[in-house]
Amino acid sequence: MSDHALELLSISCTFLSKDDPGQRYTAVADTTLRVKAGEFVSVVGPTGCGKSTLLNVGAGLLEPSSGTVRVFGQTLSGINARAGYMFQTEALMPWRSAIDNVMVGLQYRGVPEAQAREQAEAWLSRVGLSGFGDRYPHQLSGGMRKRVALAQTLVLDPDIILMDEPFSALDIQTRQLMENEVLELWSAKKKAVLFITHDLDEAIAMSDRVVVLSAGPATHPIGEFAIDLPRPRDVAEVRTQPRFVELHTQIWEVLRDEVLKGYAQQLRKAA
Ligand SMILES: Nc1ncnc2c1ncn2[C@@H]1O[C@H](COP(=O)(O)OP(=O)(O)OP(=O)(O)O)[C@@H](O)[C@H]1O
Repeated sequence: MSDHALELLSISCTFLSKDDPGQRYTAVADTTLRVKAGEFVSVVGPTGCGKSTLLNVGAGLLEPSSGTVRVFGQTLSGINARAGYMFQTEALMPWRSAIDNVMVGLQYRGVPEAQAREQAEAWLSRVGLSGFGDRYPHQLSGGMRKRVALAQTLVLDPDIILMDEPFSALDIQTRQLMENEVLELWSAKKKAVLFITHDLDEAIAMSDRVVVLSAGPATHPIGEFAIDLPRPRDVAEVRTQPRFVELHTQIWEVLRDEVLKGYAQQLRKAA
């Protein structure tokens, strides 16, 4: 069996251009990205470069124009059933209580009601929300809703966890709490994680490896860095370590020009 949980091999994605429907826009070009079982990999890159596109390909939600996705050595076709996905935007169903939101995936899988409720309650408690199960999303804070979403993803016990800037909407303190909680949960279960962020500090603090993408069009990896900081880590404390600062300097050296290019593109699009 492959020791890689997820392999994106020579992936390219082209879309009909939003600006000129007669043209095709190459978002991602010839990108290879591998995540080992138990590895935490972050992908950083400028806004709009193609990070979500790559994650959608890994989730099986988007078929690449060319290239192959392998999941534990098997070629993926259709939805990646071994993966759980946590989105940047709120994905909770507003008409369902917190516990019902956590249970929904288990119910789709045909887990009996009582068992699904028990597992959902255990996960709500693991993310610090026992006693909040009957609250509806609008009755919870942004951080609490993220915790529910995390429980909703993890209750299904996926072997691969795909996270698309899951904490970008949170204030910095709540965000750091959540990041530490994710690291704690991850270290207990050691699933493969592919984590998308545009925050380099977050990427370094959380990961075993950071992959840097170029600005679009035709985004592709331009750097890869092993993060050799000791674990367990506290995401706030680790930032003060000299090695963190060193890694940040090295990676920023590669990322900076791409961020500037990405920013210039955003300005052109907006003009
Ligand atoms: N379905 C689509 N049709 C046309 N263009 C698309 C489609 N999906 C993505 N794109 C384009 O592909 C590029 C990459 O988009 P993507 O959302 O993957 O970037 P991103 O790096 O995740 O962005 P952000 O950092 O803002 O979340 C963008 O230019 C986007 O406009």
